[in-house]
Amino acid sequence: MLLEKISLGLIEDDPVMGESLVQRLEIEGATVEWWRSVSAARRAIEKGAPKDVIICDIRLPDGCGEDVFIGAAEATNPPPFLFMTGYADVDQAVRLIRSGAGDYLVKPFDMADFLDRVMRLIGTRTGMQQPTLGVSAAMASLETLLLRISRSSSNVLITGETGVGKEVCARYLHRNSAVAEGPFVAVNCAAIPEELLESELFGHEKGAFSGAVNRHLGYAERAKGGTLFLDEIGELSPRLQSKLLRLIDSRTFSRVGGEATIQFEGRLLCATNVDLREAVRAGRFREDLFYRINVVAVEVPPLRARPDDVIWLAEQFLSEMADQQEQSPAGLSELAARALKRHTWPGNVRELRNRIERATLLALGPWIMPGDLFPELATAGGTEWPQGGADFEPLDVARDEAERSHILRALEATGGAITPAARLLRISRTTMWEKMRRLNIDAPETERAV
Ligand SMILES: Nc1ncnc2c1ncn2[C@@H]1O[C@H](COP(=O)(O)OP(=O)(O)OP(=O)(O)O)[C@@H](O)[C@H]1O
Repeated sequence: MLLEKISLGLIEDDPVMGESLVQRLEIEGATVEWWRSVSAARRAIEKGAPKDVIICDIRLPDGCGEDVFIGAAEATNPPPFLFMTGYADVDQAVRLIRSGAGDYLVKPFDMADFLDRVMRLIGTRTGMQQPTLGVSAAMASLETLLLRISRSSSNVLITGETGVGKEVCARYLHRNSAVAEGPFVAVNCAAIPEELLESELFGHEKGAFSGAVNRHLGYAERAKGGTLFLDEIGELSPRLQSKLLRLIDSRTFSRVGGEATIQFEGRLLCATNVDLREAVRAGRFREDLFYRINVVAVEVPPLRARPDDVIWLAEQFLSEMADQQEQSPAGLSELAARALKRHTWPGNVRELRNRIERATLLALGPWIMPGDLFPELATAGGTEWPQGGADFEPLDVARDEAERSHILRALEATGGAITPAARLLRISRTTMWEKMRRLNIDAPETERAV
């Protein structure tokens, strides 16, 4: 349960709304005290046991939720408030946040969003839910989703570009699941040659093939009581796809060269960075297997889609590397942080980690500088570009192009007459001529004669 051992206060006068929130929060394991007015809430907060979060309506029959917040804020270590507001009161809610309230939601809201925000506020108060995967809104809700599905035993398919952190998410799910004490067995299906993969996955009996001198337990067997994580699942051959289908359907498998039926006693998580639906359409991946592994779908967004995570992740990697090295830079310079934010991260988090690792080893000064992170940009003459860099125009070329087309537009608007066009552009006629010469814009015949 997401909110086990959490104590919440709810201030809400609407009986239907109040009832449904209390019910939902209690399903998640929270203890909820519900007050229907400002005065009831004030009395209870003054006397009662401290709450982890107070969820508060703004308009109440005997006053305003703000009054409860102001009263509570005078106590030491006040709880964060999550205000629920209608559109008309958004300004007030924003003002309350600025004065330290916590968060607000606009009604009507989605229950998942509501729970997400409650969890985040609990995290800030108790330190229990420190972000693990990232600080962006996208990763915060991914964390909540993973926590929720970690309680079930459904098969999960994690998708996302290479290096986004699919395995990190799978480990997070495992750590929070009922089988957390068991092993986490990760298999990269693309890294093992096809002829070996079957016996690596399912094991083999002694004498199953030449070289099989002993019985060998495969990953499926070693994942007993834990999680079997199959990465790059799209790479499985048709033969292994059908063996995996059997493992899922009957929860059994056999070792290569063996007759015995062995129970699969783990949880299955799969990941892919290719479009499996497309692979199904192209006949490369079994449709029935796709639906079996994809009971719950989790998509990890690319790093460029969650820029808020970049500096947070960089700081994590820096402190991890500082722990491993005797001497390491003091941190990221402001310029380096800016360069990190500008980069588009085609290699996602893996690329970020590699760049930070290299920079901590190679930085000569006390602070990491942009050139330590992107040495390819610092090479003489700038002949080496980051990936995709060759398609980028230098700024001065882009600026000239923009200027040229804007001048042409002005000339078109004035039927080619230069003086009125210069006036439209708020520049002198001389500057206009200079620019036209530099930007290779032909003057209309009539104007040339002038
Ligand atoms: N949220 C995160 N926090 C810390 N490290 C991360 C995070 N996401 C990814 N990483 C790091 O980035 C690297 C790549 O992560 P991971 O192997 O999980 O990616 P992946 O999506 O499974 O990659 P692939 O598609 O190549 O299998 C690893 O070094 C991992 O530790």
